[in-house]
Amino acid sequence: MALQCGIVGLPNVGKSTLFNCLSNAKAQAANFPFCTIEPNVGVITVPDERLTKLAELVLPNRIVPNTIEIVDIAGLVKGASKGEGLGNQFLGNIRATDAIIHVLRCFDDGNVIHVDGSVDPIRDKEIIDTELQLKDLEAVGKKIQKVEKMAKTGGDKDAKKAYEVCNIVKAHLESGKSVRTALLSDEDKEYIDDLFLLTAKPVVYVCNVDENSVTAGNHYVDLVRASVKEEDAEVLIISAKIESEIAELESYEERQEFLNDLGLKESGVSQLIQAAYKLLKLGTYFTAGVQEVRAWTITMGYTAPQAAGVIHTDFEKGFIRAEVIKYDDFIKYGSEAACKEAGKLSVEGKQYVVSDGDIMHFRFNV
Ligand SMILES: Nc1ncnc2c1ncn2[C@@H]1O[C@H](COP(=O)(O)OP(=O)(O)OP(=O)(O)O)[C@@H](O)[C@H]1O
Ligand SMILES: [Mg+2]
Repeated sequence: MALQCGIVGLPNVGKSTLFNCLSNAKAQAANFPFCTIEPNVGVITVPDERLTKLAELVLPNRIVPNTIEIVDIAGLVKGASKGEGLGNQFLGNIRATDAIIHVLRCFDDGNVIHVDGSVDPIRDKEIIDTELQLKDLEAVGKKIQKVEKMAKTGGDKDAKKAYEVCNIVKAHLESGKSVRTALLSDEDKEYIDDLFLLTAKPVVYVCNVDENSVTAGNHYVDLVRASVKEEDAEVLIISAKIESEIAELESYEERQEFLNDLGLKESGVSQLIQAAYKLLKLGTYFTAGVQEVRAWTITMGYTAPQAAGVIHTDFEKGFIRAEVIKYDDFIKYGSEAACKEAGKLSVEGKQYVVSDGDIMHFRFNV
């Protein structure tokens, strides 16, 4: 269950530069449009200080953090939905992701080419949104065609409902809006889940700014903020250029000092990873043994057997019960044994819904 975030935007806005800082991989970043063609995939660890604190108490042989996959997708251009600039291939790369990191150029630099000749993040965002919306319209249109006859003639309730939802979505897209802002119930959404619509994916906007704007932002950032108000989406201010300088620094202390000098508490990269995690409605539970202290990714709302299934499907199938310690209790009492003695270890059954931060131990038979 490797969750994937795709980095999306116009050509030459700083996607690969950001990707490199995120993944420490060295994707080719250069000052010319369409530098990236094949998507670069990087596995990145999710920073979580709880894991560090648990490990300090347990002193395990290994510490294994959560990971997510980041994909650096090629720049999209006007007409991508019609196949322009390898558009179909790039849009296909986006379809495979679970969430979108939309990079907007918010820095002035006469030396960095802009494909449309000027810096204008709102126009840029609209170009990308429009292409994604057109592609979604195509998919929704196809589904409408498929279910129309059944919806209108037969008594097929599912077809009727699918037809209805698709038409709501179609009208919404036609008014120039992304599916994620449509008012749909969870039940409605099930009728379009199979389409993996691009504009239904959760999104975080990254304003890629110059080095002087990392703390306060700039007028481009203000414009972006105003334009996404309706979407209730997170807007992060990051300078890909500064991030790449941070990534060059060897030690933790050096990086911290660099951040302090800039007036930042945390690197943009680490903010972005955490934002992506929240965006995907993900949570973490831990297993803590002497062999290994490890973070596991769950979707919020998972029951104990589902959470066990993240480790191994056999754990889910043969689930008997789970022993649960709350994170704060573990830190307070210092060990599993001490928690048990203090009555802070609870035994939970199949219905238990896992909370973020739970320390779990599963009992199962296979
Ligand atoms: N915040 C910034 N300030 C100044 N220059 C930047 C900033 N971010 C990126 N750049 C520069 O912009 C250029 C393009 O960056 P990059 O290759 O990452 O773009 P891209 O979006 O991946 O492009 P493509 O779609 O063509 O693959 C590079 O020269 C990079 O150094
Ligand atoms: Mg690139």
